[in-house]
Amino acid sequence: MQASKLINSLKFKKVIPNRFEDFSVSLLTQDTREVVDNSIFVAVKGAKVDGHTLVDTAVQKGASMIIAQEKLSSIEVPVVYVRDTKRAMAILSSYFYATASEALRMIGVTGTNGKTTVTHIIEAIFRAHGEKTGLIGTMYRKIGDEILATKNTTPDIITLQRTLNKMVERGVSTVSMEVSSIALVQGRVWGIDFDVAVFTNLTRDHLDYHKTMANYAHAKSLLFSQLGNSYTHNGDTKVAVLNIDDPIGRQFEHDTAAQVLTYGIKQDAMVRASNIVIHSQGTDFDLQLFERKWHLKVKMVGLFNVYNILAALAAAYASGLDPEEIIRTLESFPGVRGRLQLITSPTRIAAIVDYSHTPDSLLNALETINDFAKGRVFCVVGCGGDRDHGKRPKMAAIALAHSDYPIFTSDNPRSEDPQKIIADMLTGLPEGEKVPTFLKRRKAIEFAVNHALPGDIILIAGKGHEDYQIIGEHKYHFDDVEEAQRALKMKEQES
Ligand SMILES: CC(=O)N[C@H]1[C@@H](OP(=O)(O)OP(=O)(O)OC[C@H]2O[C@@H](n3ccc(=O)[nH]c3=O)[C@H](O)[C@@H]2O)O[C@H](CO)[C@@H](O)[C@@H]1O[C@H](C)C(=O)N[C@@H](C)C(=O)N[C@H](CCC(=O)O)C(=O)O
Ligand SMILES: Nc1ncnc2c1ncn2[C@@H]1O[C@H](COP(=O)(O)OP(=O)(O)OP(=O)(O)O)[C@@H](O)[C@H]1O
Ligand SMILES: N[C@H](CCC[C@H](N)C(=O)O)C(=O)O
Ligand SMILES: [Mg+2]
Repeated sequence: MQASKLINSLKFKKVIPNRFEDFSVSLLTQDTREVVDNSIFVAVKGAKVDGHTLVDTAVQKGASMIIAQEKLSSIEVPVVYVRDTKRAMAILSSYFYATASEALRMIGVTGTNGKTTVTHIIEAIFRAHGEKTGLIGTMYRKIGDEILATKNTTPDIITLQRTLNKMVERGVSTVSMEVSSIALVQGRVWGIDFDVAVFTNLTRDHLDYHKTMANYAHAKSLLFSQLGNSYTHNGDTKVAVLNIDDPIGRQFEHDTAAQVLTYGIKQDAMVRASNIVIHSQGTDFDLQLFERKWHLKVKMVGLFNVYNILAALAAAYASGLDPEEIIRTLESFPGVRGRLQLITSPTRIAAIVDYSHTPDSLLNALETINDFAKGRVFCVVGCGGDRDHGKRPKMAAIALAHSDYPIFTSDNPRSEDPQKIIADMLTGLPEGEKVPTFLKRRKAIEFAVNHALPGDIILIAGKGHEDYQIIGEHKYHFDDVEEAQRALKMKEQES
């Protein structure tokens, strides 16, 4: 696409110089590290860096045009001045990448917990239906079977539009994607044409960023208020899928113009589960979808996974799939890596690796394990650095109250002092209460395994699928599953 044509999509702008030599745009980017010849670089004022200070680097690397919101001095390439580069970036990328989301069935999932799980179940349902699928979320971006790395759960809008464009080119028809609250506030999904928007739940997280639960809820509501109610590309109507057991889900019904499909367990929802029986190998329940009923035996464990299953089923049903076909996939779905992932051993000590890094998810994971544990429950847990400090004492108190043997350690300390993070956690315990603490996560896992007896279960919480640990600026290889297997193997050899 020619630069002049692309920037025409911005109605209000000042181009300096007014006349410039047109060129074919090779890449649109907001990141100097991506710039190649004939790129357009959008200068964004971020929390850490101001992109306007990097325009010279962008030009040196080959940028042929800059989009800016602040006056730049002595720059060799044309500059397009706009009021807000973040908004311009959303508009330009939608146009440059051929409004890809309009050609796709887009299912967006938001909520504090369950996004990764629900998006994976949705992916499995549509794959079984014979479609090529796309997935965007915490673990990766996926185009069919091809896996692309990702920095954020919800990428920046340019990366997102570029990815969707590639998905269209490769024949994807349905995309399930996680939409984080932070992305919603930062406009990372501005202009994305969602067909179905799903809400899982809202509990405490990210208050370092949102400050109050009201702001956090408002951030999540944007997915529903921005959904609209127009017809989708294939003649479907837009649907908001809401968990009405959560009061915020009921509130979102007032925020959306789309048709609403409710799900839940406690409330009188359109998609509802009852008679739930949780065991160590799976969960059984009755499903009611309007007037129709089924009995399901799924492999995923836990009450919260029943919610995830209902959410995914509702999203697929809202997209017109046959319930019987959806149910077949639900019953065979094995679960997601790092979410209540069971590691067994001849020692008869089991480890469970789970991505519970919020108070609510830790409570859910422990309650689920307590439901079927025959022996004691150990809980190895830490809290991430540069993230909500307020959740630390809460997670510590939950680990103490709901496990027999809590052990505190490091998660991803990032730029913070790991000792200080553990000290923050300890403030959540009653006075005089002592818990073993280990700065090194490996030591904490080994300690748990060494003290466990046959029949005991060790929950290793907070890092799930992550195969790294971020300490300071460094990212080291670290994988809870590998660590648990290693420690269990050592124990097996000793006995
Ligand atoms: C605090 C926060 O949300 N930051 C996000 C935000 O960064 P920012 O706008 O502040 O960017 P910045 O680092 O100051 O840089 C400003 C500009 O300079 C550019 N730059 C920067 C350095 C350079 O060498 N060259 C360059 O061009 C950057 O590309 C950017 O355009 O926008 C970036 C692009 O979208 C994000 O990658 C970045 O996520 C950081 C890495 C992050 O840790 N975010 C977390 C808090 C987050 O967003 N998490 C949610 C998940 C939460 C959940 O699970 O609910 C997520 O969606 O990932
Ligand atoms: N519906 C749910 N309700 C409460 N807790 C859940 C739910 N689903 C999963 N969890 C818990 O939350 C953890 C994270 O699950 P998942 O990765 O699916 O959530 P997420 O919303 O994608 O998280 P993130 O914000 O980190 O991307 C799981 O390991 C489990 O302990
Ligand atoms: N999406 C979450 C993931 C947290 C995972 C946990 N292991 C941590 O590093 O805090 C976040 O970015 O806050
Ligand atoms: Mg996720």
